[in-house]
Amino acid sequence: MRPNWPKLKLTCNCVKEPLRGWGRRLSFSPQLLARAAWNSSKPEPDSESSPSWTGSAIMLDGRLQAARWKREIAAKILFRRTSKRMGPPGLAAVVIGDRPDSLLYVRRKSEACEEVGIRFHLERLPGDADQDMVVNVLRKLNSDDRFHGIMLQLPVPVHLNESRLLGSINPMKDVDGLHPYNVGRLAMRGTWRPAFIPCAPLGCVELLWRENIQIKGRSVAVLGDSNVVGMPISWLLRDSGASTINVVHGYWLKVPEQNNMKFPAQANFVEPNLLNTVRNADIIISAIGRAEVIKRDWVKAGATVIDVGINPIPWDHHEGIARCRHASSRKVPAAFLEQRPDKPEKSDYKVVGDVAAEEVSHVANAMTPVPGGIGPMTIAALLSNTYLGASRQEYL
Ligand SMILES: Nc1nc(=O)c2c([nH]1)NC[C@@H]1CN(c3ccc(C(=O)N[C@@H](CCC(=O)O)C(=O)O)cc3)C=[N+]21
Repeated sequence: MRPNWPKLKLTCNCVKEPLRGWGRRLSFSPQLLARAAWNSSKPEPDSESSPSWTGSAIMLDGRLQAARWKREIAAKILFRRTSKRMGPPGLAAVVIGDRPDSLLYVRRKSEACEEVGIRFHLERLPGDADQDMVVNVLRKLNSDDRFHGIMLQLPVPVHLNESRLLGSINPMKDVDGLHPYNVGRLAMRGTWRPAFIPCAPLGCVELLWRENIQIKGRSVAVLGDSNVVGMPISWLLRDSGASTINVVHGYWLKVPEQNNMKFPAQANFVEPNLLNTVRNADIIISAIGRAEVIKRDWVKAGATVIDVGINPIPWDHHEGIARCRHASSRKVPAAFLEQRPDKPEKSDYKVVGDVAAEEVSHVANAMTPVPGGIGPMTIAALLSNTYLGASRQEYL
């Protein structure tokens, strides 16, 4: 279906030659008018976040940039609804079981959808649901025209085959970008591009772009090799012209004074080569899922540090960190749900990143806080992908 453009075009007839510079603005596209109307009707979003560190590193404010990004998405959705008279974009989330952290993130996503005008639908399945049951739910959502995006909340219970579940989502509705069709197209350079880029990597590069941090010609260390963050972000950085991209495999990321529960037989020291790789990087992107393991001596002076990790740790005794393991293998305490950043006494748990923010802030040039860094950008990226899926529908 072709969009029904409104007859709204102001052009300047008295000038014979093509307009230059600001003169071009005499012709307003409907999009521009919608955006201008929206932007002038709402104040600049403000962010309550302040860095918790005392060093001089600039805070890359994920909350602020996500709020701006969401405002742009909201304007596009408003234009789609008013001028093109189309329905709202739709996002369906599938959650299996009742992990408190999964339910918390899905609630954040549904709130964000409501903010920008996306129809959100939550499909909850019991923790003992079998493979066929989940595949049937995904098939049903694949053929439901109200939903332009389908998201399977990870991790799924261990008795299910995660890859096969991700593979049964329609790749054109795979807003997480984890279907092998989209992963392959992202990994491969050339004519074909993926339908969707995974949310956390997209949020990272969007934050760098919005904060005017150049990737071109920089050397980058990506810590962690996961399907969801590590590998896709290394492909995105390659496409953005990074000079060197070193992906550090999680297996070799061993940290002194930390109990390595996954690989107890391994020697407990950091490989000197690995450490030098990270020390020489202009940009460090950490997606390990272990609390505060990136210390001051891992970071080159003036580097940019992006922290994708989310680790709940006990509030009062900091030595509790040593017991924290990878997020997907850890049972998240229910008390994590009651976390209130403003009222610490309400909960026994707080969220920290992979980076020891306080000490690293004395050497880094810029870094992202946790919370308030990549988390909100991930959610905004999900909304952006959902709008993208919906906007393609009119060309099908
Ligand atoms: N298929 C799939 N897609 C995902 O995108 C996905 C997933 N599975 N599994 C789990 C992770 C985790 N995740 C987060 C998103 C936002 C915040 C976020 O907004 N965090 C806030 C704090 C939230 C709070 O504690 O209130 C912040 O960092 O400031 C956190 C975590 C998406 N995930």
